Amino acid sequence: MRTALSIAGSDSSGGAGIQADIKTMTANGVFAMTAVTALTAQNTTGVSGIMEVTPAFLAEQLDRVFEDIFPDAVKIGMVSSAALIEAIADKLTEYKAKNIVLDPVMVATSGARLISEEAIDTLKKRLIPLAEVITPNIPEAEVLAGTEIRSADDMEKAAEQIFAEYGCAVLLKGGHQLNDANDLLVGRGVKKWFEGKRIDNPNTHGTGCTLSSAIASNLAKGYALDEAVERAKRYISGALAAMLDLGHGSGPMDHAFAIDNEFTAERKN
Ligand SMILES: Nc1ncnc2c1ncn2[C@@H]1O[C@H](COP(=O)(O)OP(=O)(O)O)[C@@H](O)[C@H]1O
Ligand SMILES: Cc1ncc(COP(=O)(O)OP(=O)(O)O)c(N)n1
Repeated sequence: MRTALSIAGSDSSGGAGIQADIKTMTANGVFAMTAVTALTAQNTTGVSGIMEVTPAFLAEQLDRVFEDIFPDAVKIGMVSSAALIEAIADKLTEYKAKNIVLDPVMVATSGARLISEEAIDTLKKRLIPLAEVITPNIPEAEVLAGTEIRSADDMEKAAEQIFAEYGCAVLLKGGHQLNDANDLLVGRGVKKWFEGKRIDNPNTHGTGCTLSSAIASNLAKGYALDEAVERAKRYISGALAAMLDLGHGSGPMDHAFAIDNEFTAERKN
């Protein structure tokens, strides 16, 4: 069975973070492992508290995973401090981790800041260059490219600039901000739009986590990057279209829709 590792924060409400990653990887027929960066106390209406693990304990979790079951892909989500980012970069380099998908999580849709200002610099210098692909939304891409994004044209310029500067492929997500759900992939020899029909569902908690862990699952299964993204887009569209409605705010998606369908069917031994 193919395996994937999620390095991310825990979301007590189960819609985003580590919990979304485990659900997504499992529904995609991949064995999920985790290294927790922080506990968050949150629900569908917001984040009330964050408790980070120590960098040494994060490194210890990574050691135990890599020395035993080497992951076929790694997804990185919420990492709130520079010291934690350093610990991850050191370990991923030491173990020569492959198929790294980095979601540069900065601010939750509910408005909570999930990374410190100073850590963004370390993310740029240490972690982004290790990634096969990064998956910023528009505000995150604006921070990475240092430009405003107001149109599809702006998305193309920003994605090309990020690819040129950091050397990793970029999937720039149009999702929350522009009217359609079209995402743009720019990488070595590839520039491709992935068109998504906007689904009229206010419950989008964890969409970024789900998309990035679906991409990591597909890379773990051996798909090329553009096919991995195509399949991940289909997965998230299905999870949104299932129209789960839980909680008092922006609720989570339904991963059960994928059980016994094309995503799990391809489990490889
Ligand atoms: N209402 C929606 N309908 C269809 N796809 C969506 C919708 N909202 C987000 N997406 C898709 O979900 C994925 C995650 O994007 P986004 O929600 O922008 O991430 P983030 O949670 O990081 O802000 C992208 O592929 C985006 O196009
Ligand atoms: C623990 C944790 N990690 C990440 C997020 C943000 O999730 P994401 O899917 O990027 O976006 P929204 O859920 O905010 O749409 C989180 N909330 N918690």
